Order: sequence, then structure tokens, then C-alpha cells
Amino acid sequence: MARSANDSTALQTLHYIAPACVLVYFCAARAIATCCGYLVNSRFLKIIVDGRLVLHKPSKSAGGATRRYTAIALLAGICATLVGQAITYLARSLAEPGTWAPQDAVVYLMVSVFAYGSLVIGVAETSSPLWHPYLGACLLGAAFETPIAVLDLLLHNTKNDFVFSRLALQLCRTALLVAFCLIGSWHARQDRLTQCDQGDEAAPLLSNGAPNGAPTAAKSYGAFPGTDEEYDDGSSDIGSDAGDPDETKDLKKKQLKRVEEKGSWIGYVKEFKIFIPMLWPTKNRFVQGCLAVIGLVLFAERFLNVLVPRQLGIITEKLTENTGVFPVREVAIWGILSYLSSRAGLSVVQNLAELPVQQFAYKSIGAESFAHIMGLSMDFHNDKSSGELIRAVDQGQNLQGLLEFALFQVAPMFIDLGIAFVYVYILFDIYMSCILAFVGVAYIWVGAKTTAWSVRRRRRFNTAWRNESKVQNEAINNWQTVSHFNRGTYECDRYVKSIDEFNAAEMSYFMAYFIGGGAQSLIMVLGRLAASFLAIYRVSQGTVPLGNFITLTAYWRSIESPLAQVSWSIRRVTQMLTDSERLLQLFQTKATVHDIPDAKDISIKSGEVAFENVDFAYDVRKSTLKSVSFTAKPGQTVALVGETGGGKSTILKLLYRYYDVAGGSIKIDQQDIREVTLDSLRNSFGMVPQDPALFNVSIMENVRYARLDATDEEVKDACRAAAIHDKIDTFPDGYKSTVGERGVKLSGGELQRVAIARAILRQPKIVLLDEATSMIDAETEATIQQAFRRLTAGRTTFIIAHRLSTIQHADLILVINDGEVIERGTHEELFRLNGKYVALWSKQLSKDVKTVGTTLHVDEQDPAQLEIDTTAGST
Ligand SMILES: Nc1ncnc2c1ncn2[C@@H]1O[C@H](COP(=O)(O)OP(=O)(O)OP(=O)(O)O)[C@@H](O)[C@H]1O
Repeated sequence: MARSANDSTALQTLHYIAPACVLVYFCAARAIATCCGYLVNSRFLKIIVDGRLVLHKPSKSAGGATRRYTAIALLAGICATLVGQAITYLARSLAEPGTWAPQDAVVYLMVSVFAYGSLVIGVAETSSPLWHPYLGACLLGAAFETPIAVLDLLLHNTKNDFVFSRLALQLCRTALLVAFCLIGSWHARQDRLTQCDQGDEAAPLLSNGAPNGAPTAAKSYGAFPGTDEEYDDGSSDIGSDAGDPDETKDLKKKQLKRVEEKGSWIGYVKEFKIFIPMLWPTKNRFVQGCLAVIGLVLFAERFLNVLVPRQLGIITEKLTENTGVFPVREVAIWGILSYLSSRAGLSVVQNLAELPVQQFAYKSIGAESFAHIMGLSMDFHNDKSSGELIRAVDQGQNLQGLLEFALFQVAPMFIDLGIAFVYVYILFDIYMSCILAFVGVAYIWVGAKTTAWSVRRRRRFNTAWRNESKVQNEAINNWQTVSHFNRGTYECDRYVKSIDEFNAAEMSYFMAYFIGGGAQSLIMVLGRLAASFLAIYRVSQGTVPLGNFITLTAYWRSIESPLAQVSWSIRRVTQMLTDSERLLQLFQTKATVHDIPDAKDISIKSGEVAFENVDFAYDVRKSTLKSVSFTAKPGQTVALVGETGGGKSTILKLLYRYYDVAGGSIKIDQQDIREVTLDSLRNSFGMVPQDPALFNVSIMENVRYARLDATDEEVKDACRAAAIHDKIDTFPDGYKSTVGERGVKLSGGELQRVAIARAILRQPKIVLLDEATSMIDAETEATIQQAFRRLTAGRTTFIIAHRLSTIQHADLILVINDGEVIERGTHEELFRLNGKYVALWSKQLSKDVKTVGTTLHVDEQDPAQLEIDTTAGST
């Protein structure tokens, strides 16, 4: 195959660069299209120009069957010409022994098959391709093929059938490329005309009718409402969650909101940077030291990966010399290198150093998420599902390995691949490197595809997993309710159903996982066989020594493992990010009630509490409190009465700052509670709630929870004051008795008295009693009233009570109805008013008449003269 020197060099150069350019262009253009496609399909991307979305999107005709099949046929034709050309070289080698295809031509054919093969697969696997990467790649291809064909023609002075066939194929390929470009350009023009006709080239992608493309409703987000098509990037797997439960939709909504704020998926990924301080030990010298040790070990391992198989090759070479001498030095070096690279060598050091790094991340993620959850406001805690929350934190902790993984696994494996590519070239030739590159790219490509395929399944799997945990948790936590309604079987069925859903999701996910893994292993085996065949052939021809074959065989393991890791790591990183989306969402949920910057501690001197025109609503659609104003003077007792659902507890919640007022203000000693620290504010209160909950620890510890430094004696005094001490003494374990989860081992009355003891022990500045004695009988209540008098003496106190007898001595009684204070005054004043308060009394007493024989004599003319006789002595 004689060639004139200059033309020959030009042809060689073209052979090397042409397919590489096509491949690089296609990959780059497609990567950009993938990003955009991902965002479009995920309804995430928002490129705002003049307030409108004007992102390029596939035209409506982009996915037309004729267009796609034509493109596939043309591209497949191009591949066929390449294969045909390879066959002509092979046939010639067989027909004319000793005639070999030039190396540049082989590389050209191999890389070209790979490049155009990728184009075929790209069109075939996508229902609605973005055409410009294909068109650009073919334009480039045509631009290179023409001079290649001309040079090839000029350079061949021996014209025979083989050369003619090859040149015919070359021309045919050029023609196919030109045809692809012409047809593609015509389609592109048609697309533009259609889009202009429809005026949608610059139409907002968020076509929800909102002015300037502004989203109006969650359902309207996105460029292609209602489509479940897979776009060029195959990203519907990643972005779509059709059929997932509400919480995933909620997650998507929040993701959408976040991405809208950030402007792109890069912004979305960037959000994960909030985890970096939890993963990177900026202040922990010991962990930093461990990271350095891991780095050194990894550096050494890169060398060992090459040195061990190389040493084996050296030993083989020594042996083939047949000198009859045992190669002691070579074998000793090999032994030491093998030991260092084995699991017993540097790996042990690495594993030991990894443990503190992992524990650091585990601790910081765990502690941060726990503190964050505990710091979130009541609205979050009212809505949360504990089981799901715990699972989200568990799954989020997967991130602990992310940094280590990226630095110490992903980075070295790319280095390993680069080294391998060069090393096999040195050992053999460029063909071996091409085999390696082909195996590598195919392996990673299949890995990436199966990952994309399995991401949606993974999300379903996660959702099903969390759901199973939620169902189980709810049933166990509500065991009493379940038993009251005898719904044991129902709950078991519900749980079994959730396990079935989990199993189905798991099966679907792992099937994708295993099938992908199987396909990758097949590629690896075929690659190993191809490399071995080539190596054996070269050794048999005597072009390379036997030692090189042995080195390659031993080295292949070091090639396989980074390849497996690249693909696995794509899956792993995706999985880590998917798993931790919930935790990220959690971290992004900010407490609605928080300290303002420079908030100061509250200073309570007298304890005056003033509500000034307070408005509040849990839901903007329904007002809960309307213009509530009153002042509790220092040391006064203010009672809140009224029909259920009127807003009494809400007033206390606002005072506690579980929520912020929507209008007006709440002041304690002239300090707006929004301007002081939450910590100091809540430290000032002692609360006895409607339904006190206890920890499943001893009574002693439960009461002491109110003041952690209280002595045993102080705890007992508080219990005496709350009239529960004698009762506790009757328990077999006394104060050491555990109370069961949430205090279920205590009766309602006992539970309330423990809660009262807690409030007494706390010695708060302001006392809040929310139905504190609703479950206590009248006799015990009389004892407790004395304790209350001691507790509330000199302290501003708020009492909510349905049993009106308990609040008749209050300094101020507020009658709350439908979120408003409709009456206010003392017991006597309100009786004189003869309004709602009296009506409440009447209602209650007529109930008591039936239950405890209380009689009521109401003077119709003057209700303030109401006389109440009660055998129970409640008034
Ligand atoms: N977290 C919440 N989210 C939404 N609405 C709520 C929430 N908590 C209470 N509400 C509603 O606010 C209104 C006032 O509730 P609140 O608990 O303050 O009433 P209340 O007067 O204390 O009732 P009760 O005497 O029965 O305890 C009710 O209609 C209730 O349904």
C-alpha cells in the first residue's frame, strides 16, 4: 500500500482526528442537550428572557416515525460501510498474506464504528430526539470523509478489487453523510417554519396562561404538560415520578420551587453543598489526618496496580530464559508488592483510616438533622410523619460516604483508567488500547443507561420503604385506638399491603439493577477475550514477549475494577443524591418561627402580658383569631372560656410563640415576643397541657425534665404539691416506676398531676394551664387547687377551663367565641351581663344536674342573683 509521503501523512492524520472529532462533538452537543432535556422533561429548567421561558425544545415533528427511521437507516448504512471496509482489509490480508491494514486505518474504522454506532443508538433509543447533535456530527463527518476519500483514491497506485471496493464504500459513506445533512437541514427548516407559524419558538415554556410565563398552579409547571415522553436524554426516568404518592409530588413541587429559584439543575445539585460542612472535617485535625493517610494509600495503590502484574511479567521472562536459576530477587519483589496490594496490606491501613472519617460524617449529619428537626416549628411537627422522618434521616446518612467516595474512589479510578490505556499501549499497541477504550466506554455507557433506567424505580422503592415504615409506626403508636375499634386485622392487612408494595418496588428496582449488571459483565468478558486473543496472537507471531501476555492477564483485573467502579459510582452517586433528597428538603424547611437577628433575651420583671389586636389564621382561608386584645396585669389570673374550637388554646400557643401572629402584637413587660429569643421566652413559661405526654422513663426523671438540676427532694415536694406523691408511693417501684410510652401506664388524672408537678417544679414566671384538671375528680381537684394557688401566687397565669367552677375566682375572664373576645370581666361582672358566660354556666349546670344532682335557681329578672346548690360542692 504505497503512499506518497506528504499525502500519506495527511491521510494518517485525518484517519486519527476525523472520527475523534465526530465523537467528541456528538458527545459534547448531546451532553448539553441532555442537561436541557433533563430540565425540560423534569419541568425544571427556566431560562428567563424578559420574564419568559424561551428554551429550545424538540419540535412537534421531531419524534415522527418516518424521520427517525430514515435517520436510523442512513446512520446504519454509514456503519455498514465502515464494517464493509474493515472486511475488505481482512479479506485482503487473507488473500495476500503479509498485507496488513495500516494502523491509522484500523483506528479510523474502529473509532468511526463507535462514533456512528453511538448516533444510531441515540436516535433509536429516543422517541423525540433533539436533532442538532446528529446533524452537526454528520456535517463534520461529511467534511472529513470527502478529503479522506480523495486522498485514499490518489494514494493508491495499485488498483485492485479490494481497493475499488474500499473506495466505493468510502464514497458511499460520504454520500450517506451528505444525504443525512441535506434531509436533516430540510427538516430543521420545516421545524422552524412550523414553529414560526404557531408562534411558539419564543413562546413561554410554562404555557399555563399566566402572564410572563409565571407559574400559577403546580399542575401547570413545565413545558409539556401531561406528556410522559422520553426526550433525547432519556431523562424521563430521572425526572418523572408519575404515579408516585403525594409526598413525592410534594418533593417535586419543592424541587421545582428550588430549581426555579436557582435557574437550573446545576443550581439543584449545588444545593447539596449544604452537606459539605457536615462531610468535610474543617476543624477536626484527627479526621483530616485520616484523610491524608487514605490519600497516601491510594497514591501508592496506583503504582502497585501496575507494578504487581509487571513483576509477574518479569518473572515469566526470567523463566523463559531457561537459565535454571531461581529468580529470587524478582520473586521476592513480587511477593512484597503482592502483599502490599492485598487486603492484608495497605487496605488494612485504609480501612482503619476510613472508619473515623465515616463516623465523623455520620455524627455531623445525624446531629445536624436532629437539631434541625427539633428546631422546626409547630406547623411542621403537626404535619410530619415520624416514621417517614426517621427514615429520611437514615437514608440521608448515606451521604456520609459521598465525599470519601468522590475523592478516594471516583478520582483514582479515572487515574487508573488513564494509566491502563497508556500501559497496554506500551505493552502491546494501539489496537489493545482501542479494545480497552471500547470496552471502557461500552461498559460505562451501559452502566449509565441502566442507572437512568433504575432511578425512577429506586425512587419508588424509597417511597415504598418509607411508607412501610410509616404504616408500621402509625399502627404501633396508635395501638390503643386500634384496640378500641378492634382494628388489629385491618392494620395487619394494611401493613402486609405496604410490605407487598415494598417488595414489588424492590423487585422492580433490583431487576433493573441486576439486568444492567449482567449486561456490563458480558461486555467485560467479551473485552477480556478480545484482548487475550490479540495478545496471544501477538505472542504467537513473536512481536511481543510472553511476559507481556502474563502482565496483561494479571493487569486486566486492575482494569476491570476501575471500570466497574466508574459505572457503579454513577449509580451510587445518583442513589446517594436521590436518597438524600428528603434530608435536603428537610434542611431546606426553615422554622417559620425563629429568632430575629440580634434578638435579646426577654427580661420579665412584673409579668404583664398584653395582646394588642392580635389576628391569626392557621390557614389563610379561615381566620382563627380576630383582633384579640386584653391585658393580664402582673400576677393576675386570666381565664379563657368559651365553646370548643373558639380559639382558646390558640391564644396560649401564640403566647408560647409556637406560631407568629398575623396581625397585632403580643407583649410581655412591653417587649414584643417576636423580638426576644425563643429560648428565653419559652424558659419563662410553665405549661400544663391538655394532654400531657411523658417519656418512657421513671416518674422521677419525667418530673425532673421540667428543671434538670432539681434534687430528688424538690421533685418529691412538687409531686406533693400536685397531690400525686402519695399515689406514686403506692406504685411497686415508687418514683422509679416507668410510665410507658407517652405515659400510658398512668391514668388520665395521674398523668395530669405529674404534668402539674412538672409545672410546679419549674417555678416559671408565667403559668399556662390548658384544661389542666379536666381529668381530675372534684375531690382531688380541691387539693390541687391549693397547689395551684401556691403555683400561681404572684405569677401571671392563664387558665383554660371548661369546668367553669375552676375559674370563677380569676381576675379576668375572657369569653372567646369564634376567635373573638365577646365578653370580658370578673365572674360577677359577667353574670351581671347575662350573656354568653351565663349561658355557658347554665348549660354546664344543667348537665351537672343530670350527673351530680346540682340544682340551679336562676332569677329570671336578675341573673347575677343566680343561686347554685350542688351536692358535689363544685360551686
Ligand atoms: N394546627 C392547626 N391547624 C389548623 N387548624 C387548627 C390547628 N389547631 C387548631 N385549629 C383550629 O383552630 C380553631 C381553634 O382551635 P383551638 O384549639 O384554639 O380551640 P379551643 O377553643 O382551644 O378548643 P377546645 O376548647 O376544644 O380545646 C379550631 O377550629 C381548630 O380546628
